[in-house]
Amino acid sequence: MNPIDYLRISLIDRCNFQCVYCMPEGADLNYVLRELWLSHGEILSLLKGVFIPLGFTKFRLTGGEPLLRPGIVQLVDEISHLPETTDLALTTNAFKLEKLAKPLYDAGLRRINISLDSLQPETFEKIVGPPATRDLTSETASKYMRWQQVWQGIQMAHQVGFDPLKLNVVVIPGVNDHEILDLAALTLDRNWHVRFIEFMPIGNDALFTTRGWIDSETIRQQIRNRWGLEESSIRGNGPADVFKIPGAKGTLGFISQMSECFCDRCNRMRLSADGWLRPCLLNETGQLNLRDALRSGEAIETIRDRVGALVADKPEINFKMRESGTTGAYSRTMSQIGG
Ligand SMILES: Nc1nc2c(ncn2[C@@H]2O[C@H](COP(=O)(O)OP(=O)(O)OP(=O)(O)O)[C@@H](O)[C@H]2O)c(=O)[nH]1
Ligand SMILES: C[S@@+](CC[C@H](N)C(=O)[O-])C[C@H]1O[C@@H](n2cnc3c(N)ncnc32)[C@H](O)[C@@H]1O
Ligand code: SF4
Ligand code: SF4
Repeated sequence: MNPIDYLRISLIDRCNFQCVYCMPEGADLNYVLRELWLSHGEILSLLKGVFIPLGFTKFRLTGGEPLLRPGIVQLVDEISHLPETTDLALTTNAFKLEKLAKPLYDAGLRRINISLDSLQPETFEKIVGPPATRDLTSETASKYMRWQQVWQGIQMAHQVGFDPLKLNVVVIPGVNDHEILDLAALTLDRNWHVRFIEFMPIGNDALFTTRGWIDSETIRQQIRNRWGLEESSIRGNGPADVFKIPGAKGTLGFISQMSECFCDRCNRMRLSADGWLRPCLLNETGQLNLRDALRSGEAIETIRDRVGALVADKPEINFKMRESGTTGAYSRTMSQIGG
């Protein structure tokens, strides 16, 4: 069993995209009220008073779309400068990254993972859903411009020096699986990490039921047939199995939570924007409401003891129902949990 030392912090449940695999239609109507978000002060109090004393040293900021969170650069600065932080990373859709990449880097962020499910603007538009009403008048929301904006964000992150730079692709049969080789080819002459993620039945059950999912080995075989594929010695903090096209500059990762089980090497918990601590992505047991605990004046030592007990219970809670691949309908979407 790995030590549990990695916390994924969702900063906001809102998003400027509505990816078909992540947010079912209408999910935006259930956004939590802003006053229910943990404030920066509350996040820092929990890190300093609860998580760091319990041994957490790796933090990932996610969302919804974390770049929509007001004050994100300041928060990155504060978390990256905590002496105990050994790794601070961000997962984003990159739509607002072109302007923010440099300030985030200067604030101490070094690792960034970006969702990019297609290299074809038309397919990309189908995946990320209709533009939010408030964006309709802006230039960047016009047809096919959103892909360009994301691509520029990725280029800027590369120029600024983010390393590693990881691109996440959720493969949906009949939607973007025809692009597997094109996406893999990005690694041939760039030091990027392209990761293929098996579509999970959390977020949009209906789409999962109609489309199904493609297992990582089928994707690897396509790539092997074209270029060959070798196992890479590089490992991240996460669940990806890392491979490489012989001679390529970058790597290929496979996150295979449907076809394989990596729960025995799980090192993480998740904190939602409204303060729920979740011990497992795919199992809703045991969640603690840390926002209410803080706001009701519970002593930080008591909160720490309760979180410590949950960390100890985590191996019992971890996702174990591999046969069905799901524990049933989830009450929260991926955009609310943060992936
Ligand atoms: N089932 C499961 N899936 C996970 C877990 N962690 C990450 N994933 C999946 O991998 C996707 C990409 O995660 P990222 O936010 O890029 O982070 P990561 O891959 O853990 O990060 P690295 O440390 O950079 O390897 C998530 O959205 C999930 O789909 C996990 O603990 N369990
Ligand atoms: C929920 S998003 C939050 C961060 C940011 N908005 C982004 O898209 O990178 C984090 C990750 O969850 C992944 N994800 C969302 N729904 C998923 C699903 N049903 N199955 C697998 N991965 C999913 C996305 O691809 C993304 O990499
Ligand atoms: S995957 Fe990320 S960008 Fe897409 S809807 Fe979910 S939170 Fe938003
Ligand atoms: S399914 Fe749960 S226990 Fe398994 S790796 Fe993901 S978060 Fe960890």
